[in-house]
Amino acid sequence: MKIEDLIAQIHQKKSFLCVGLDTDLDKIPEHLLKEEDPIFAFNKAIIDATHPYCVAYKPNIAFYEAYGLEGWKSLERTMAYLNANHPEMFTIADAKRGDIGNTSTRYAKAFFETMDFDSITIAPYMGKDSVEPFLEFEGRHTILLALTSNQGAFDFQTKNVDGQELYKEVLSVSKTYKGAERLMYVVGATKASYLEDIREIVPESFLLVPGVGAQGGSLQEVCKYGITKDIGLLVNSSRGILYASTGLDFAETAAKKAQEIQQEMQIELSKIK
Ligand SMILES: O=C(O)c1cc(=O)[nH]c(=O)n1[C@@H]1O[C@H](COP(=O)(O)O)[C@@H](O)[C@H]1O
Repeated sequence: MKIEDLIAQIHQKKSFLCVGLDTDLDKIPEHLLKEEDPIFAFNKAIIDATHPYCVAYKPNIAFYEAYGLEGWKSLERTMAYLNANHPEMFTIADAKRGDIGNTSTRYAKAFFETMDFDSITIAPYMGKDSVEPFLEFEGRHTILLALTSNQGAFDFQTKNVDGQELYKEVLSVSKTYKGAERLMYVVGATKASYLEDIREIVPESFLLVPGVGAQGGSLQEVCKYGITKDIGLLVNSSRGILYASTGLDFAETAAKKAQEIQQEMQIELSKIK
């Protein structure tokens, strides 16, 4: 998908919400466990209910891999359903991959070609030749971990390297990679105040911002420091939407939660000059 199409969809829906499909059999409503594919049944109901309020879906691959072959089948069904019924949705494989070039190419094929995702999350630790194979794919996007939402982000990402913090080094060095126009970055919502500095280095890049909802990040703070004239943000919530109710009304309640966030986003969008 082209970035312009994502921006157009954001304007149309007045939303830059990404719904994280972190589907956990221990948390989904009990009545769905009788279904042949409970994970897909849950995802389909969530997608059917929330799609008017969001522009992206982000299945976290761990939640599918955890169930072996059956989990992969659920992921494939979810992607087939999304691409057939909601081709306008920006899809993110939250896989956090990255390896030597030869192996990265295989990961890229798996997620961009076989699974037909628009984008994938990548760990930058192995450097240029581990990231560039993903950037070769036209119309696909590579989302590099810059400053993550968890406490462990302070172990390495904020340490000084060559006179600047490592996450800033990731941002500035990756901008020189071949195909860098297809890069986006992950910045945790719990680190909103850092966005001011981040925008100095990547003023226009789209940022995937997880960590509102269950992890306590603030949408308003994220927008205050991170929003651009072309929005430049995809804000993710997973558990806060998916498990807002675990009863028969789970999908309806998820839609209400997604709509609440969309309405807050609409206010933020109206402030862009
Ligand atoms: O890459 C991610 O999406 C990600 C990066 C990060 O720094 N923090 C983070 O929480 N995530 C993912 O975003 C989702 C957050 O889920 P909730 O906390 O339930 O909204 C999970 O799938 C995480 O794996």
